[in-house]
Amino acid sequence: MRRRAGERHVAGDGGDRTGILHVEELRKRYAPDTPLVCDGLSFNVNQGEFVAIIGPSGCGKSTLLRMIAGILSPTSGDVWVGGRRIDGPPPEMALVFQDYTRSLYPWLTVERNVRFPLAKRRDLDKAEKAERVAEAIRTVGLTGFEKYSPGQLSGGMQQRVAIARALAFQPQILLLDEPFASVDALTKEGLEDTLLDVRDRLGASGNTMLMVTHDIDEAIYLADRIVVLSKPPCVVAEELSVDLPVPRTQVESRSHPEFLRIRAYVHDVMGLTDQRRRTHGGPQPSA
Ligand SMILES: Nc1ncnc2c1ncn2[C@@H]1O[C@H](COP(=O)(O)OP(=O)(O)OP(=O)(O)O)[C@@H](O)[C@H]1O
Repeated sequence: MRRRAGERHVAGDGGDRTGILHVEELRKRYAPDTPLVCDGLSFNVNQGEFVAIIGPSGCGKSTLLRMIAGILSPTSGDVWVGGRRIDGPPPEMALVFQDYTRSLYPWLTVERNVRFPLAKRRDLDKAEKAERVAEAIRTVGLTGFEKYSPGQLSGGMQQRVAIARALAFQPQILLLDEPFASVDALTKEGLEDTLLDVRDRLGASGNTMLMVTHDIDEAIYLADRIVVLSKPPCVVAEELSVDLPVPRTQVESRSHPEFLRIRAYVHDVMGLTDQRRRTHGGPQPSA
């Protein structure tokens, strides 16, 4: 469902389990004597959509993404991928972490790092794997650096390698956990545009992308839709569609009236989430 900024979301309003990704009433408590982190998160992601998840620091964004990736079990609730309920990491997904230094193998070249997840793919022959690796490296603009090791690259280039590795796998769903939080502002803009280029190149039939970020402007610039989480224990406070003209560019898009309107609205939502819960009688945190 697409909403314009200003239309209120009713958390847990059902959804289509047969879509590419459906998150259903996810709750998470890390240990019995600790507070709830997520308190009944529900939303859908459509094929080919770019959805950004934002929310206050510590509200549970990474926890949510790890449950969706199947590497963390929810306390209750389900994640459905392509109509199947998952109980572990689904083969359709790849995950890019914030910390590229821990996600790359420092002793492998760029090429070998990108090829690594394809090693066990028996459905691809050697030439197909080589083509995928070359294409992914080309997509992130690292052609010519194939034989470099990660330590010989800048931080932004290393994160490009991590993205290329995920792309070479050709996941139906690409999960990104604050992927640009560890790089400088200019590098970050370049990496954001790399993601938009990937989307432009692959079109609507390409990857579905779900990205956690704490950067509201980045979410608006990149996403088709934004899911705003509340303070912990988090619920879906709002879902907003982002109808910015395409192609999006750093200067024009960020000064577009629609960008500024959504930006002001999201700031408002994030500051007033708890008051909204009380005022509108929305979902209350469970004990
Ligand atoms: N492995 C864990 N064991 C226990 N508690 C955890 C664990 N991981 C996260 N938490 C707790 O869950 C809550 C949400 O953490 P999470 O990292 O999901 O939030 P976040 O929104 O991604 O944070 P940030 O915006 O600061 O990156 C925090 O209170 C955190 O302490």
